[in-house]
Amino acid sequence: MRVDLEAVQAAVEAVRDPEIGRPLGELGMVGPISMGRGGRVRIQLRLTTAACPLADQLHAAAVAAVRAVDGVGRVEVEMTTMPARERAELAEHLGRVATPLTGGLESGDTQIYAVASGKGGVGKSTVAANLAAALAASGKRVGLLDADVWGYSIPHLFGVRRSPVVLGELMLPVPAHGVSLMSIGFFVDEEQPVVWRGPMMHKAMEQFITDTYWGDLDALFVDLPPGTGDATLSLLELLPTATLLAVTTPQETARMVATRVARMAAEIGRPVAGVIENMSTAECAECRSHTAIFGTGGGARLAAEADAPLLGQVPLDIALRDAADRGTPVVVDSPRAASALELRRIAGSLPRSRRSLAGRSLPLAVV
Ligand SMILES: Nc1ncnc2c1ncn2[C@@H]1O[C@H](COP(=O)(O)OP(=O)(O)OP(=O)(O)O)[C@@H](O)[C@H]1O
Repeated sequence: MRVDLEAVQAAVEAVRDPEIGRPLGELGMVGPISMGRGGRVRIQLRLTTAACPLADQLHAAAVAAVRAVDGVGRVEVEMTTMPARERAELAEHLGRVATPLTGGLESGDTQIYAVASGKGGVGKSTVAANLAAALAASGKRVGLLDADVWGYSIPHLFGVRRSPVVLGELMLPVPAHGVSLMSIGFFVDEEQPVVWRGPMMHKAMEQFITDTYWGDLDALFVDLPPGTGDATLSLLELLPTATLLAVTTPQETARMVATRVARMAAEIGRPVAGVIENMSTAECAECRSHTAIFGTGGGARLAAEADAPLLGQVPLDIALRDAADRGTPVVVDSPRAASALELRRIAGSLPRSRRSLAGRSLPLAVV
């Protein structure tokens, strides 16, 4: 049986680059294809960089796509690297097809969720990471920007230990557990503190938003720094259509500082759209009991003060902490764990901001 060369070409060109999320054909990543006897096919893939971290994944996806064509037997893949000129052209093309603030995120249908907390340690990053992973697991295209510059933890929570690929002026987010990630943590030594002052951090965040190829996302989560400082304010300025989610524990002291976030948000005209209470009760699977280690009611009180819905109460759960320490969000690692069930439920009922024809945010609607 003769193999249809055009069908092979179409199959390999339709494979999506796992990092960029667009078809290889559009990205100019498919080289010459040749046929041999007995259905043998040889394809060439042109990687953006010789050290492409996802080369194996790409190889496997291309082989599977070509094998699915009628009559194809053995598939050989030659991996080469694009010359500098083609890389520059590709970067230019990507810059044109989706630049976050000017094209993709801001005017498109991307929901941007800025996750805030009054103080550190209440589980803001954990909640942001798990909501992102839960939405991605439900088939959505999701990004997560770690804007907690001085206390970044997203690379650790997703078990990522590599830098993003840089293409011309664009950085490609690092994919992990279905989520496209960007974090200052990808660029610095994990144990070194980031000693930046406000203007530097503002510049870095601007770059992470505009010089990152986020692609066409359904949702972007932004893990804000804790508190109501300059960093939080300037990030909210950079993301005028972001929907604010506030995380607190049930404890009165945590609720009190979280109230400051709600007040700040109201003052700048960006009210909190939803409250998530974390570490609500401690789950003991063996003894089948719940203990309110941090008390009760903080989430509900904050929601009432902020005039926002209480979106959920995530229990204090060893499964969550254990999965986080191993670099996997609990919604992926143990989706039936009590914390994962609640986080998945919250992810499915996040408020969506509606846009007017002028691109402005309209009042929120829970869908
Ligand atoms: N529901 C939970 N059950 C068990 N452990 C949790 C839970 N939520 C968070 N943790 C643990 O609490 C610690 C703090 O969480 P996390 O880093 O997400 O807080 P944060 O509010 O983002 O802090 P910071 O802003 O200071 O970075 C982590 O060790 C995390 O694994």
